[in-house]
Amino acid sequence: MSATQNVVVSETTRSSIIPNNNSSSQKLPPGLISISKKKLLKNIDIINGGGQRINAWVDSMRASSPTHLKSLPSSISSQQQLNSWIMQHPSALEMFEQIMEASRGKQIVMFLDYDGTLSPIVDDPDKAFMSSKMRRTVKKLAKCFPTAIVTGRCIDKVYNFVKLAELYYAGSHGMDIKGPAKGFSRHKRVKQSLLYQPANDYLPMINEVYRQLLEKTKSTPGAKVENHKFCASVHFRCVDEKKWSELVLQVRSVLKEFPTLKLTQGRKVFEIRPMIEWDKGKALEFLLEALGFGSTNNVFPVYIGDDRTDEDAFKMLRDRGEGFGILVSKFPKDTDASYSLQDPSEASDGFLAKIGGMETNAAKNVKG
Ligand SMILES: O=P(O)(O)OC[C@H]1O[C@H](O[C@H]2O[C@H](CO)[C@@H](O)[C@H](O)[C@H]2O)[C@H](O)[C@@H](O)[C@@H]1O
Repeated sequence: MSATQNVVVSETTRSSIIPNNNSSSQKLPPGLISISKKKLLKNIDIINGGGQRINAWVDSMRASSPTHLKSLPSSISSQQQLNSWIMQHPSALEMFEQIMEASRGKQIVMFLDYDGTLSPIVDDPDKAFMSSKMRRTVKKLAKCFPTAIVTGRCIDKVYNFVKLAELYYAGSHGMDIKGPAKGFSRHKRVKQSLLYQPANDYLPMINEVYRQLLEKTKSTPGAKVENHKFCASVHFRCVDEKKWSELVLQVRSVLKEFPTLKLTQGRKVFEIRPMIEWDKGKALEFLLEALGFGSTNNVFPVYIGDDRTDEDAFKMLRDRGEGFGILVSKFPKDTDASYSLQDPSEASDGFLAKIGGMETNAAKNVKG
């Protein structure tokens, strides 16, 4: 089998990887996921460290909460960088009227990331509380528009923070999608609750990798491992930088036994996820379809997020040519988002409060 052929991974028997000579665009039977063999081999190579030096990993860990734009020359001052970036990604607050004008006659659907968007980034992930004010704002918003939380956390954990039953939740980076008991549908007849878990068969594997990561990293002070049901996280925010290479070795030594899991990075965190073609962008697309907006141009999705994993959703919106993404960041970053907001409080007190206060025709359509 050549390196460019595809393999098909059965969702029901993770151990069986079946070669497939056809193109990945081919429709697969339910339960089968196509992964290019090249990708699988690359993943094994990355995890084993082939060709990748530890230093490169540590550099990438440093850049996982970037404060500057890579693509601009370092001779340009930070203020100039910021000004030029703001020109390209204007404040969603300042552009509010224009944004509303663009959404006129369309159904707004709101997608909100959790950490760094609805709650400020804190050292302890278990204490990333959302303010009561933010909760009230999101509650009001959900009365006007279908509203979804899209997060790397598992649904149970994020629900404990958000505590709003009327929302859609896409946990585990979109691999666990649940709708409220009384969901919205453009087709009023099909109001039914929603559940979609494309990585269901990875559950035992994630439990096992979580157990091994916990064991392996316990000698590294500050490392924190989380089980998010269909994915896991290893935090290094509280790990001394001198220990980062040690942590990389530990994580890699566990992951080399799990070639169908991939390693990505968020803000000072490693994310360990099933190697399936699914991400926050796919979850957004799935939810739009489930709400009845699969093949209509009457929808205006707005996605607000702050980290690399949200880029898949920003890109999805760009590719669809519908709605737009808003990046929450004080610093210039490479992004597919169209607009920016400085921090969660600007999102809450400003943009979300304003949009939730709108009495648009689209809002009226949602009720009933
Ligand atoms: O998709 P998100 O809702 O943004 O979740 C991504 C990760 O968020 C959490 O980690 C981040 O926030 C923590 C609390 O502020 C912070 O300590 C950490 O450094 C950030 O990476 C969560 O704990 C992770 O598991 C999520 O994957």
